[in-house]
Amino acid sequence: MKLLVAGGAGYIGGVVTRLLLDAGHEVVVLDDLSTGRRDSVPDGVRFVQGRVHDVAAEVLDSSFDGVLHFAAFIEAGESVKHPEKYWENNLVGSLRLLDAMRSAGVRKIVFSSTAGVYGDPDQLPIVETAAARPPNPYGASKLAVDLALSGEATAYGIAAVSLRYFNVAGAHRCPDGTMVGERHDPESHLIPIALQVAAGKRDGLQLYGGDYPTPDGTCLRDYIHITDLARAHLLALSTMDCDADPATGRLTVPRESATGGHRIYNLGSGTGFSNREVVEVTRSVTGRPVPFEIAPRRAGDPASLVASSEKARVELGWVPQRPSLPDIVSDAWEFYRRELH
Ligand SMILES: NC(=O)c1ccc[n+]([C@@H]2O[C@H](COP(=O)([O-])OP(=O)(O)OC[C@H]3O[C@@H](n4cnc5c(N)ncnc54)[C@H](O)[C@@H]3O)[C@@H](O)[C@H]2O)c1
Ligand SMILES: O=c1ccn([C@@H]2O[C@H](COP(=O)(O)OP(=O)(O)O[C@H]3O[C@H](CO)[C@@H](O)[C@H](O)[C@H]3O)[C@@H](O)[C@H]2O)c(=O)[nH]1
Repeated sequence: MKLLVAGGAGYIGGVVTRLLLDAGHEVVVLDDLSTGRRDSVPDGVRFVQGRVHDVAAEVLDSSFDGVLHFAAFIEAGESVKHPEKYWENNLVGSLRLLDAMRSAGVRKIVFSSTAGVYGDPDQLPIVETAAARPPNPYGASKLAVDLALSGEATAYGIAAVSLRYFNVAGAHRCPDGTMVGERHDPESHLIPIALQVAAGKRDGLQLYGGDYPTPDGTCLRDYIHITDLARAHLLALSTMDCDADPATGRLTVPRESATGGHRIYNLGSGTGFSNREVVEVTRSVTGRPVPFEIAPRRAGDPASLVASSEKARVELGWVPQRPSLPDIVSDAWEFYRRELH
């Protein structure tokens, strides 16, 4: 397939791009480098620097089979302080991307949704039919795109898959032995920050909140290995199909018989780890001290997010190969040490 990867210079988009290339697909990356890096895009891939908002319409044409859409701002905490930034980038950008796809007759999209749409769930693990109560504008902007995709699939018969990632971590090992990992700058995520402390680059870290209704009072999250997460995108693509007007290649009318539709899958390992446990695992994997203190809660953080990925297992055949947190942290640590030298 010929695929546009929007946000392909980022952490997850960069790894998915590599897997797509390994599988023989043709990839064009569109990224404005607002948080991504040019050197995350593998050699030999056409790279277009620009925002999805306007540049997707210039890049897409009917030769494309589909789009993988990673382009977004991703920090829940920041979104509470600057909600407008998240609505404008995440929702408006996605709507413009859908407009561009419609005009070009591109009929498949895999979208990076998030566990952040659920808020505090009524029960764990979280299934896709659980109520969505986003606790921050970031999650709300992603839920709005999920809803827009449902409408687009109903009206125009496109095939859309929303993958709701839980907490993505670790580093991907490429066939040539190189590793691709998380390089957000500034870094806000727990595991890379804990590794920076272990490496002596920070004196310590703060754990936001010690009074959550969890066994040790710190938040519970479900960590999924980047390689497992990336594989799910290829599986999703392989299950997508939709009808098109053979004359124009475009879907411009509602089509009852379309084989597309919008599907949603939770992607996690199915085990919750508290923030304190993440620090303990980091200590044990690195063999270094990781001092921390309990700080006030971060606004917009739900207490516990743990996935049921049963639907992805049954319908996509997706089974995480490296679900253990020590393995995930160990791969992230190996990548981090290589980056340092
Ligand atoms: N990292 C996680 O744990 C996690 C969990 C759930 C969902 N997600 C989602 O996965 C996707 C990728 O996350 P990531 O961790 O790789 O983040 P990232 O910041 O590394 O990647 C996002 C990429 O999108 C680009 N971008 C942002 N806005 C753009 C725009 N308007 N036009 C073009 N490019 C734009 C950035 O430059 C960056 O390269 C995001 O949509 C995020 O919401 C991530
Ligand atoms: O210095 C830090 C950084 C984080 N945390 C806590 O660690 C947990 C995990 O936080 P973080 O690593 O920032 O990830 P999340 O806020 O859970 O969000 C990630 O995971 C979500 C899915 O669950 C995605 O939607 C987001 O894009 C992605 O950033 C939360 O309880 C944070 O409060 C700390 O205590 N101290």
